[in-house]
Amino acid sequence: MIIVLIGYMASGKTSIGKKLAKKLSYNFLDLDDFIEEKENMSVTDVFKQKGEIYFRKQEAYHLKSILKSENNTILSVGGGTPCYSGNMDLILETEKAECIYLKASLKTLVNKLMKKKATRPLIAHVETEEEMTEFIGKHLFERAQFYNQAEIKVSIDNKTKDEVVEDIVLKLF
Ligand SMILES: Nc1ncnc2c1ncn2[C@@H]1O[C@H](COP(=O)(O)OP(=O)(O)OP(=O)(O)O)[C@@H](O)[C@H]1O
Ligand SMILES: O=C(O)C1=C[C@@H](O)[C@@H](O)[C@H](O)C1
Ligand SMILES: [Mg+2]
Repeated sequence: MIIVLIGYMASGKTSIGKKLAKKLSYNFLDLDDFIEEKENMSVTDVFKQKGEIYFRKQEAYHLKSILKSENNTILSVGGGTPCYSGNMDLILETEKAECIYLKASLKTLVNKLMKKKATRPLIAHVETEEEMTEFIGKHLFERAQFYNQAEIKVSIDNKTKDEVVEDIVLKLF
């Protein structure tokens, strides 16, 4: 099985994915990290130097190959992965893959992203909390149609990472 974690930026895909992999003794892969290794530069630099369209092409290419070749793996994808290139359809069509949406409220996301926006190229330019709320609100509205197709949804609001992992395990098995 491949467990695919999806969700907005800062919803915890990477950190919860690592914990879940440890708990289930699965391998762990993070699609952003994978692309950074292949490109030998940060996601921010890929966006800056090669552009978002190049990034989206690489993202779709590596997602496809990982879904084909891996097993017993937790795969944390990028925040935008399900929303481009037919990626969500591919994840849902892949029989060995189970997709989990780490769902966060707008308030939770704004709080988290105001603290850590520098490394996230799509929101690095947003300055005030009000602007961040407006930006993420619109963005989530567009993306929710993809995220909500996940087979399993887990709320992360007001939960520790370990509690989120527990919830995922309960819903999976
Ligand atoms: N349930 C939680 N409680 C407290 N902090 C959390 C929780 N989940 C994640 N975090 C923290 O929030 C930050 C964002 O988490 P993480 O990097 O795992 O998100 P992500 O979904 O992978 O983001 P991106 O899409 O930008 O890669 C990290 O600093 C992480 O430690
Ligand atoms: O939400 C997005 O579109 C993104 C999220 C990050 O995980 C990275 O994949 C990149 O910064 C784009
Ligand atoms: Mg991540």
